[in-house]
Amino acid sequence: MTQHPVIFIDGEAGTTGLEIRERLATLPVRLHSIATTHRKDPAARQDAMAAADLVVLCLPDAASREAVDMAAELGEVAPRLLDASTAFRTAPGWVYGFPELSEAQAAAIASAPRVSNPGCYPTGAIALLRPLIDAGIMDAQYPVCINAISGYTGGGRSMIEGHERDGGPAFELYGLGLEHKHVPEIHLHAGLGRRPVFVPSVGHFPRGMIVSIPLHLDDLTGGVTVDDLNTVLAARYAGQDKVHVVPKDAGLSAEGLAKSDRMELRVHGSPRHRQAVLTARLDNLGKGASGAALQNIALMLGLSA
Ligand SMILES: NC(=O)C1=CN([C@@H]2O[C@H](COP(=O)(O)OP(=O)(O)OC[C@H]3O[C@@H](n4cnc5c(N)ncnc54)[C@H](OP(=O)(O)O)[C@@H]3O)[C@@H](O)[C@H]2O)C=CC1
Ligand SMILES: CC(=O)N[C@@H](CCC(=O)OP(=O)(O)O)C(=O)O
Repeated sequence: MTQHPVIFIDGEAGTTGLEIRERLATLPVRLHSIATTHRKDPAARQDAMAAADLVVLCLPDAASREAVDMAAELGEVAPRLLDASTAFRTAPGWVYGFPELSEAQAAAIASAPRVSNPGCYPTGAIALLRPLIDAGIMDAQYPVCINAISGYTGGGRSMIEGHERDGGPAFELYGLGLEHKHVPEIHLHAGLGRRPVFVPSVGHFPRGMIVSIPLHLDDLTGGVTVDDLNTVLAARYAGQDKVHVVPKDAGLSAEGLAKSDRMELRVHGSPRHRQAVLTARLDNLGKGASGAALQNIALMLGLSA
């Protein structure tokens, strides 16, 4: 009989953990769970880690760091790790779990002992920026500004309860101190030489996200046009299953890909004014979190998602 690989989700009862568990039903794997009453018991968690081929960490950053230490204590029987938190996304020794990042990335994820799952906003921002930097169209010193809106499920249990129990603001800017935890990850993996300005916002809808990046074409290299931007992105993601470059729309609803694990990229703009806006639309819980985790799990275990 075929032995299916064993997965333990540390933090299985949280928002991200539950979404990953649901998606695992589509893969030939065996889920190893611990009783809810023991879910924070270090000994029970370490035993579960020892029994697993792959541990998916769906914990707050501090708990994730502790879990990584606990796994390392297991020495030769230490499992491979996929971490959903922000803790290791720019850390040495970890492979960034965005398979579409470059031609080599999916193979790097497939063989890595430790993979960090990308943040929701960076997924959109990096997908739009990295191909332009790689193609030499955008200088690494370009002063990038990124706007984004997320559904309230991006804020985890406390924000979800706030919006669903008390009703939340229809639209709220936050992170205005410009220290959002996703900036280092975007800065590094997009290949930017200069720290981007990032202005996130949250709306009173559960899931969905748009990341948008306005550009002055005259500040890019080589007289680039709106159509050139589209050509570069379309070539970069041709044949990808989860990331698609699609025609521009007159408007764009953030909820258009709710409950999907795909991401849509668009190039909007005015050739006359030499200005463009790049957009990425995704579900913050889909390609922005658990959908990406499922892609990474499948790659790490040599399965097709
Ligand atoms: N793109 C991505 O990959 C995304 C990643 N995340 C990240 O995933 C992680 C979890 O976020 P989210 O699911 O939204 O958060 P939740 O608060 O919904 O879930 C976290 C879970 O971890 C449990 N937990 C907390 N501390 C411990 C501990 N020491 N040992 C065991 N379990 C513990 C919590 O239990 P209890 O509720 O009882 O405290 C809860 O069940 C965060 O790091 C977040 O940044 C989030 C969204 C997207
Ligand atoms: C609306 C909202 O609060 N969003 C979260 C990001 C959610 C996310 O996906 O980020 P991680 O994967 O890094 O947890 C925030 O801005 O902190």
